[in-house]
Amino acid sequence: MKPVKDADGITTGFLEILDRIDFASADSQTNKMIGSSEPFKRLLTKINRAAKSEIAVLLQGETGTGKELVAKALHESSRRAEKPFVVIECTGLNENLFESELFGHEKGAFTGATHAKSGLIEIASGGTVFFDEIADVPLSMQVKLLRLLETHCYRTVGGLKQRKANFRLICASHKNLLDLVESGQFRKDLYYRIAGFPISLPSLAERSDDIKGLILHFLSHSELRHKKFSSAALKRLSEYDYPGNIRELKSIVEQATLLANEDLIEVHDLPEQIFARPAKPQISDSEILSLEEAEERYLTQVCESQNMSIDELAEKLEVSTRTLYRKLQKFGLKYE
Ligand SMILES: Nc1ncnc2c1ncn2[C@@H]1O[C@H](COP(=O)(O)OP(=O)(O)OP(=O)(O)O)[C@@H](O)[C@H]1O
Repeated sequence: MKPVKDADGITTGFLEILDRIDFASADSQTNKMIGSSEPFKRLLTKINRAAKSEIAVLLQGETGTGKELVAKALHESSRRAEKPFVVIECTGLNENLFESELFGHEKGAFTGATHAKSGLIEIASGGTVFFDEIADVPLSMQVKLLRLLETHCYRTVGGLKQRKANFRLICASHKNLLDLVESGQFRKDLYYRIAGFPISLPSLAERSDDIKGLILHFLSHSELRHKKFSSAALKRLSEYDYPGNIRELKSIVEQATLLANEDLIEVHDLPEQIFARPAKPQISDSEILSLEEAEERYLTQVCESQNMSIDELAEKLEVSTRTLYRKLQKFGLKYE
């Protein structure tokens, strides 16, 4: 909301900026990104803004957070939507393979090149190229990639003619690229080329309000969609921390529907991985304390269990001894 002011600076109204978003939904819909939590909405706004531009987008987030899905959404909401969306999986591509996959090769360029082959850059012409796991591009190849991005020109392997490239660039990595720049494993100049608009994808733990909606979405798209989760099973699923993020959640839902003998999926039908990690305690609405009350409870516990000097305790709590005395007095506590 932006205030609208008149010539005297008096607010006369508010302007609300609404973004129309077609690629996501709060309720289950096929081929849409599902969610309604605040971190997810912030992500959608960024995707929507970036989609309208030609800027190079870098998607960073843990594995399974939806980077490829976001890349597709960016492409489909862009003016290149009618043109190809080409994914280049950078993991496991050695230098030679990377170059011939990307740029294509001429007949006889190397042993086994019995036909000329188009590269992915040519196939993507006019569309979007998505480099998944960009951190895995070997250093020697990073130079060639940089040249392509700077000049928009390339040569096929074994070819002489310069060809023009026309694509929009999206890259993704689950590793922190700036750390790799620091340790010399990723070129700094390439980093700034690809990170025109960096977007961090929240982990599922950061958007736990979306877990239930995602469970219902994956259930309604599974083969056994007539089954239902019991409320205890749903609660247990909400308490799990999903190191594999949305991909793991999807697989857990599919396994649970298969493991359950009955149509109601119970806690004991959930796959074992759920029980291998301690559940994070959930705080229900009725259990939320005021910060002051939380402080009082915490200080009471600390006072009962510590035997360091009051100065040491204040230092640990990162307050002055005076502040600590004041708080103890306020809550009627004694520290002996
Ligand atoms: N918001 C969402 N709503 C529904 N499904 C989602 C959402 N985000 C991700 N998914 C699903 O989760 C799975 C993992 O997503 P995706 O492959 O895009 O993750 P990724 O971050 O690219 O993973 P990786 O780093 O391992 O390549 C896919 O099946 C995808 O369809």
